[in-house]
Amino acid sequence: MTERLTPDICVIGAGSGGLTVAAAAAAFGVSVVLIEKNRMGGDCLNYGCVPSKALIAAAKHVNAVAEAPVFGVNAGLPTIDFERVHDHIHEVIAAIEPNDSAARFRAMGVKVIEAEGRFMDRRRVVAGDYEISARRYVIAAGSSPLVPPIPGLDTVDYLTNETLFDLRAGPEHLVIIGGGPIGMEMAQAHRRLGAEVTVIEGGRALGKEDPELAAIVLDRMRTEGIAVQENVKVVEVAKSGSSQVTVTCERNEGGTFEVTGSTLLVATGRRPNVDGLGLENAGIRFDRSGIKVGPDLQTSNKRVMAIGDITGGLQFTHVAGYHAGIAIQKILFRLPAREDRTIIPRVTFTDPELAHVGLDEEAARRKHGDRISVLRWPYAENDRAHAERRTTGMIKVIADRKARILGASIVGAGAGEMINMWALAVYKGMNLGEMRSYVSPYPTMSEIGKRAAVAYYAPMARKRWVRSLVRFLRRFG
Ligand SMILES: Cc1cc2nc3c(=O)[nH]c(=O)nc-3n(C[C@H](O)[C@H](O)[C@H](O)COP(=O)(O)OP(=O)(O)OC[C@H]3O[C@@H](n4cnc5c(N)ncnc54)[C@H](O)[C@@H]3O)c2cc1C
Ligand SMILES: NC(=O)c1ccc[n+]([C@@H]2O[C@H](COP(=O)([O-])OP(=O)(O)OC[C@H]3O[C@@H](n4cnc5c(N)ncnc54)[C@H](O)[C@@H]3O)[C@@H](O)[C@H]2O)c1
Repeated sequence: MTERLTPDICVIGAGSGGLTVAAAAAAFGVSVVLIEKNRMGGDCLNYGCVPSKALIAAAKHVNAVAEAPVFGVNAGLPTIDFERVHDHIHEVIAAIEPNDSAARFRAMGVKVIEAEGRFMDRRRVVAGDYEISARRYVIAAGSSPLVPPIPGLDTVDYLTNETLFDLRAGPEHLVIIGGGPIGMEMAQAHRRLGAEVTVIEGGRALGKEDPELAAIVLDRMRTEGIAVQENVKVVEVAKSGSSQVTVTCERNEGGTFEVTGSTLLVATGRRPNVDGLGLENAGIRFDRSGIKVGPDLQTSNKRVMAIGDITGGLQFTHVAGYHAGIAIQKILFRLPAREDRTIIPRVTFTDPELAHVGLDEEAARRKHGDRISVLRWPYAENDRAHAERRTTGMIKVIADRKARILGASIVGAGAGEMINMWALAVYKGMNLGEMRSYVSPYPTMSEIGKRAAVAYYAPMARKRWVRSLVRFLRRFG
């Protein structure tokens, strides 16, 4: 028997975006139906951010032991119990899981349906034994690994982010196709946990990042023994012996080579989950790159908004959360709200970390021509970085001709934490004067940001009129 539900809001997908909409709506006493076909918490909790950062945390400990002798601490050679690493990852997921659980959301008053949701027409969704007619819908159905049509790939066993964290034994030689954030984060973590690692990248590794800063990460990764092959096309993948896989590659400048490994990870981007939602029945425009929305996240069906990865824009958990806020503002409070991508920060959790917000140098030059200032300050000039032996890295700040901060990138220890204040600066339209004037506690690595801002004003001290003014003021005692 089909049960009919008539909530105010129906959310499809209980990942980062959908959960936030459901929790906020329930907090305001609005009736919500939340539909999830797989695991509550979506990609971030189960196959994405959480397990990947837990794995990276394990790998960091290996590195800390390896680097300890320089501090006078001799801990010997670390040995890896990968079964334990696996359990650690799943304990972390289990610790966070209750926050995203169906039980918690039901206790908040959300009607959780654990089934696939599908639009029947412009106003109705069917999910399991339920037919839902909601006043508004929010599609937060996320994305899945995009697996390119590489010849032979279907004849071998390969991993994606959905299966990688199930490994109970460390790979002997991990070959990774794709040098984006997933490929590079996982490459370094596995290398530190004892694997030989080769990354095969069609273009430039960490290609979305400022090349000047990405080079610092790549240099470190190569020093750690990771083979990063860039500008390479994968021609074929084939089984090699009973348990090996051989990847045949062609260099863009000519010549072929082969890499044989024990384990293959495909990390070549994402595919929005547009299939199976019945979008065509609801008059919702979409294509392979996602559901079509404007900055207001409105779809072509006026009752339906789409948020997070499925919109094919910036694919981060904090973006799905930000989108959820826009949906709540529009649906509950009828307030106009628009996405502003210039305020979105991102962090790649390699060591050193690579963090960015706002315009990078190239984008700033495109928009403002030569009327920008580019300021840099190295970690090597920071006392705390010396104490911690973390002197690799730099901050790069871009400002316009009125000293307004357009963007900042940081590569180095703690960059992911440090970018927070720059995200606030970009969001608030702050200028370098404010970054120069606030008091930064000593000794902290965040001081590099203040030093970059101070550097902007350094030429002022050499100006003749400023020097004359100082000389004049000395006369008064
Ligand atoms: C390995 C990896 C590491 C990552 N690391 C980071 C990181 O460090 N920081 C960061 O910000 N981002 C990271 N991301 C990206 C982040 O995970 C995503 O941007 C985020 O999960 C998107 O949230 P979402 O709500 O749009 O989708 P999801 O979290 O994917 O949730 C969508 C949900 O919808 C469900 N669903 C789909 N179709 C239907 C249907 N028809 N009916 C019912 N349910 C449906 C799915 O089962 C899923 O649970 C990482 C991603 C990966 C893969
Ligand atoms: N720290 C973080 O915030 C974090 C970490 C991981 C993932 N993510 C999110 O997940 C998304 C997906 O990550 P991703 O790394 O899979 O995607 P991506 O699109 O960022 O990178 C994929 C890389 O694979 C390369 N590639 C594609 N096809 C190829 C082929 N056939 N052969 C060789 N190389 C090929 C591309 O050139 C690109 O560099 C990211 O865009 C990001 O939004 C975020």
